[in-house]
Amino acid sequence: MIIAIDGPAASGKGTLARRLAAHYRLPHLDTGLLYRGVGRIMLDRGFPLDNVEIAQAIAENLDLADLDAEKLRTRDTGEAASVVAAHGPVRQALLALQRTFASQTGGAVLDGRDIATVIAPDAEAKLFITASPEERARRRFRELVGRGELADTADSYQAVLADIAKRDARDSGRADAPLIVAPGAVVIDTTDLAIEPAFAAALAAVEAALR
Ligand SMILES: Nc1ncnc2c1ncn2[C@@H]1O[C@H](COP(=O)(O)OP(=O)(O)O)[C@@H](O)[C@H]1O
Ligand SMILES: Nc1ccn([C@@H]2O[C@H](COP(=O)(O)OP(=O)(O)O)[C@@H](O)[C@H]2O)c(=O)n1
Repeated sequence: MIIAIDGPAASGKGTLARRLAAHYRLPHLDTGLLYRGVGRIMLDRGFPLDNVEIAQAIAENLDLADLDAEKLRTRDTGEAASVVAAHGPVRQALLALQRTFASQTGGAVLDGRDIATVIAPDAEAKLFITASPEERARRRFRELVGRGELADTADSYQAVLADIAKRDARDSGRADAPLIVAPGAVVIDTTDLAIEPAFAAALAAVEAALR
């Protein structure tokens, strides 16, 4: 069984993907890490993010085993990821790896922006996880403050809210694999749902898709 989970930044899709993977004992791939990995290398080496050829070459040589999720969760990496993710050749370079992961025997859970539309359109279960921009910014803000990356001030919350709005616009507005609700996907709005009830809703949607 393939479970495809898409949604905007900080909607809780990764949390639900990990919980569903544990529940069904399936391997999980956070596909955002791939784009974050490319973005991080571009930043570390001082390459302009709009250099498509370099970003493509980095994507072609990306090794899943080298991706350090903790290091890739920073604010600037998320922003860089969304810039390089808009380059078609970068997406193309990361396609085979994701399709191979999705098609492994026994199934898999993948989360990202284009899982149900491009990577695994035949997935048995498709979820689109969302929440209001303000709630998503609150979640991301708490995460960044908790890690000591941001000061706990109203100004830094506003900066995170602006980041979220910019990333939503870029991810939804790009020509190649924009973030959309795939046909047949179940939309779960977690604005007013804590993690447990959100997981219960996600599990119910997967069970319904399997019937
Ligand atoms: N339903 C929820 N209610 C409150 N906080 C949540 C909820 N789902 C996730 N979170 C928290 O919000 C942050 C972002 O969640 P995450 O799953 O990483 O989102 P995404 O993968 O969509 O970026 C994390 O700190 C997570 O613990
Ligand atoms: N399948 C995917 C996953 C991520 N991405 C891009 O990578 C960026 C970072 O993704 P992420 O899932 O790690 O970001 P968060 O939702 O955790 O903030 C997104 O803003 C997208 O631009 C994508 O284009 N396609």
